[in-house]
Amino acid sequence: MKEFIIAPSILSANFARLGEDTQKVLDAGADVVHFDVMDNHFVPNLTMGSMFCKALRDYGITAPIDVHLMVSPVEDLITSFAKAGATNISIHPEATIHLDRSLQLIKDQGCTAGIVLNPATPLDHLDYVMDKVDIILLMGVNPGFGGQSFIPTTLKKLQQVKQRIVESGRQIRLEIDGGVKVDNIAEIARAGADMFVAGSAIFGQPDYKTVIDAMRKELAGVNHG
Ligand SMILES: O=C(CO)[C@H](O)[C@H](O)COP(=O)(O)O
Repeated sequence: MKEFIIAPSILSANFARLGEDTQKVLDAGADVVHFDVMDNHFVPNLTMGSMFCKALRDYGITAPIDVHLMVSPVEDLITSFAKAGATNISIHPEATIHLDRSLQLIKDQGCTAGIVLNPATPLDHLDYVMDKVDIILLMGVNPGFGGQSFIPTTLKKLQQVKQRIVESGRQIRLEIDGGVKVDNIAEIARAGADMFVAGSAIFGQPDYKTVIDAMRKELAGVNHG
């Protein structure tokens, strides 16, 4: 398992040139494409459906696509995103009545499965699904928009989830999404995160490689336990 993964959120990419901009950020050194799906119901914003994911695959994007479903209900979209070329699909426990079944559906569709916890969502949701998840994604902001500030209490939550992952004995990625920047990525990594979603910090700069290199430089000083 690669030590640290950088996953730019294409929520902040140039939507008019999505294929080109996605390839550009991968060429700049990103590992994974983070793909935010919002329905203006579960969260107050509206973004991309599965046809955008398929369009990226058709364009020639071969990197893993990490789909974050901020939608309710989730099950129909799990199936359509799996068919459209998603690698991982992550869902919020509040968005499904049957969390275990929805996670199993993701696996049955041939994808890895993630659970996403909002800043105020308790860790109890992890209790009976640790054996079904490949990724635990903690939101560092309230979902819906890029460009928000990282909520500091997320650091303690990361430490608590990291402890649970260690105790589970499973290889589960601890992903963080929201407010990740060059100047806080090391602190977030020290709290336990090993997969970093960053939207505005990367796409807001003209040279993506400079930002990604700076993030990797910060991470190089962190001992990933
Ligand atoms: O899921 C998201 C918002 O719901 C975005 O991925 C997240 O906010 C990343 O954007 P930024 O790095 O600009 O904070």
